[in-house]
Amino acid sequence: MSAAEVADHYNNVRQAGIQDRKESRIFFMRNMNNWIKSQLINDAMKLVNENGVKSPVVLDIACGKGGDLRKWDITGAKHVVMADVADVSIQQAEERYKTMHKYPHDIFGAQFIVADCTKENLDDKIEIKEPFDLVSCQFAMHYSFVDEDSARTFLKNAVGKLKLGGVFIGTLPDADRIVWAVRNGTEGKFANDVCKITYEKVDELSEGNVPLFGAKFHFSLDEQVNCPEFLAYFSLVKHLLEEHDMELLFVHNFAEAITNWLVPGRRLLESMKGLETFPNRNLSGKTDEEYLEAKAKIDSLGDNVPKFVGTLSKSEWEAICMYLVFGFRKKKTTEKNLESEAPEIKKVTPVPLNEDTDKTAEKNEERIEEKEENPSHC
Ligand SMILES: C[S@@+](CC[C@H](N)C(=O)[O-])C[C@H]1O[C@@H](n2cnc3c(N)ncnc32)[C@H](O)[C@@H]1O
Repeated sequence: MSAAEVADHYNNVRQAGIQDRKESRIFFMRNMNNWIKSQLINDAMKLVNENGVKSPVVLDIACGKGGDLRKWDITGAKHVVMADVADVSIQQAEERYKTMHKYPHDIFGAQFIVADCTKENLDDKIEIKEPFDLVSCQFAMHYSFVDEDSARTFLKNAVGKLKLGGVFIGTLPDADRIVWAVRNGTEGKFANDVCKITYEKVDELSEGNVPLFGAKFHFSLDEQVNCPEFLAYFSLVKHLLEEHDMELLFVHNFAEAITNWLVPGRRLLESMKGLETFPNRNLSGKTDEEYLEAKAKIDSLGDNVPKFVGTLSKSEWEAICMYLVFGFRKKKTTEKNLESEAPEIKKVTPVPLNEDTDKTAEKNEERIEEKEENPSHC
């Protein structure tokens, strides 16, 4: 699978209309993914602010159609470089940027670059001379793990121009979790109502045989045609990034990240419609098994409490648990690295609805208009 084929795939992904997205079986999961990115960027900005930077220079590497442009606006970015191998996606990102309400006044500067970040030197194309304060790579880095050279080039492009103390954040499939799922499935396949994961070479799945690079799998969500992806073991990602003086700040499976962000990010999660109300007459999952946790939560609620919870169907939750979030920082000194802990998969936590709004919600969250036209996972 060459980067050109990846580009071809993403260039041809149809832009779903608002109505299509609302009717999608994974409507809430997509919104949840989008909320996770918002929370991650929010946390990264706190670290960037600690460096004394209020208006960061940002690189959004493998930015797709620019689904995070609004988030960059909210961070108060000074300049954002958006790079992707898919030219049509970059064109759409640039068009979106131009329709943003403040354009061309009072909005961050931006550069849109078409580049295969596994082969080309991005630095040759970047116009701004300042180093980056923040780099974001959402749902994309693993494509570069097709082979070692590609992964190394991609990571160099990602963090090579990051300033000392600068932050690198991202999301990617959790290789351990995926291998676990396909090993426990049938003939290298894991499937539920919303996602299907197939590991291509089943004989590689025996203990110790999954290669570090080129471990190809197919991940299809909501029956969308997918393009092949590659496992990126987090310990390997960490190792490769350490060669660029990057130190690990955190890594969490999505389940763990959601639990951590539920209190500070609850208001935003509700406004972004990241949870489905249970019970309701038009649930996206069609069997009782999809909502056993939510049902148990409802049954445990005392009297005089509204009998509604916010939840995700079991299948969406299983799919979301296939991903992790991470944050690294370029070392300022020779501080000792923080060690990553093995991510533990928690159960879906249904959230009682109609309670007082969380007071600690970030003021930025109120400003997000949830009209995102391209929520991830794309
Ligand atoms: C799942 S999409 C994520 C898009 C965006 N980051 C988001 O969160 O919505 C993966 C993106 O990675 C891009 N990509 C894959 N391989 C790439 C490469 N070699 N160089 C640059 N971009 C690449 C694809 O074109 C696609 O836009």
